[in-house]
Amino acid sequence: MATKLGPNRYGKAETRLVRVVRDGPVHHIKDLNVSTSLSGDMQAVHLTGDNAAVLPTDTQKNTAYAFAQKHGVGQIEEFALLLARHFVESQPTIHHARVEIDEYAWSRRGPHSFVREGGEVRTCVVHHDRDGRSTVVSGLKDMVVLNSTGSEFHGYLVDEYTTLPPTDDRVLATAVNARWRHTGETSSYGKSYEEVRQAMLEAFAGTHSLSLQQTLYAMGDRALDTCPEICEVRLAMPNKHHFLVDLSPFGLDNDNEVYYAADRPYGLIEGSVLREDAPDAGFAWE
Ligand SMILES: O=c1[nH]c(=O)c2[nH]c(=O)[nH]c2[nH]1
Repeated sequence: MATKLGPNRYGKAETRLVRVVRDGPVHHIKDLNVSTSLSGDMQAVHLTGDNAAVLPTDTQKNTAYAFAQKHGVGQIEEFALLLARHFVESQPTIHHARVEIDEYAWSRRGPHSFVREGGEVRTCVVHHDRDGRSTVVSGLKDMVVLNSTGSEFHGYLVDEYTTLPPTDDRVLATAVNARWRHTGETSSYGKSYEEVRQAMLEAFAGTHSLSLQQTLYAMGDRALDTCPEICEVRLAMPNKHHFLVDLSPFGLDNDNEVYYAADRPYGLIEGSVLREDAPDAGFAWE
C-alpha cells in the first residue's frame, strides 16, 4: 500500500509557567499556559525514526522557562513571538512555529498577595515561519455575560418538531469566546486587548437583541470599529439558556423572575466579522 506523510506538527502542550517579578516588597505575577508546536523537516523522524531534525518537546518546555527568566514576560503576544522566532531562527530543520498562550488573571490583594480572577482567560496564538512571516491572533475565552432583559426571540422557522414558544423578553446569557486577528504590527497588545474587550462588553450590553446571532455580529462589528489594528474577529458563544420555572403548581405567578439555568444542551452560535478589505489570513487561524 502506498502512503505518504501528511501535515504534521509536534510540541509541548500546556507548559504551566508562573513568573514572579520582585520590585522590592511589591511583587507582580504572570500566570501562563504555553503550548509550542513546530514543523519542518520531519519526514525522517516519521518514516525511519531518525531524530536528527527533532528539537525535543522537553527542550521546547525548557526554552519557555528560560526565556521567562531571561527576557521576562510582558504581553503574551510578544512572549509568544519571541519563542516562535527563536525556534525557527535557531534550528534550520524547523520551518514553522506555532505558539499558543493562555494567561490567567490575578488581581492584587497586597504587596505579595493575589486573588485569581473569575473564569475569564486571555489568549493568543502566534505563528512564525522561515520566510519571516508572523501572524498574531489575540483573544479571550469564558467571559460570562448576562442581560436580564432586552432580548427577544421570535419569527423563526416553525415545523412539526418546533415547540419553542416565541418570546419578547428573555434572559440572554453567554460565555464569550472571541479571537481577533491583527493586520500587522500592533503598537500595544495590552491596549488593544482592553479596547476590544470593552467594545464587545458595550455592544453586548447596548444591543437590544432579536437573536444571539445579531448580538454576536454587533460585538464583532464594534470591536473592529474600535480597534483599527485588527481586521477579523471570530466569536463562539454558547446560548446559556434560562428557562422560566413553572410555579403554577404552587399557586405562584412567575413574571420573568425565577429561572432554571440549564447547562446543557446549549445553542452554540459561531461567526466571524471581518473588514471588507481584510488581507488573506494565511496560517493565522491554524
Ligand atoms: O438567539 C437565539 N438564536 C437561535 O438560533 C436560537 N435557537 C433557539 O432555540 N433559541 C435561539 N436563540
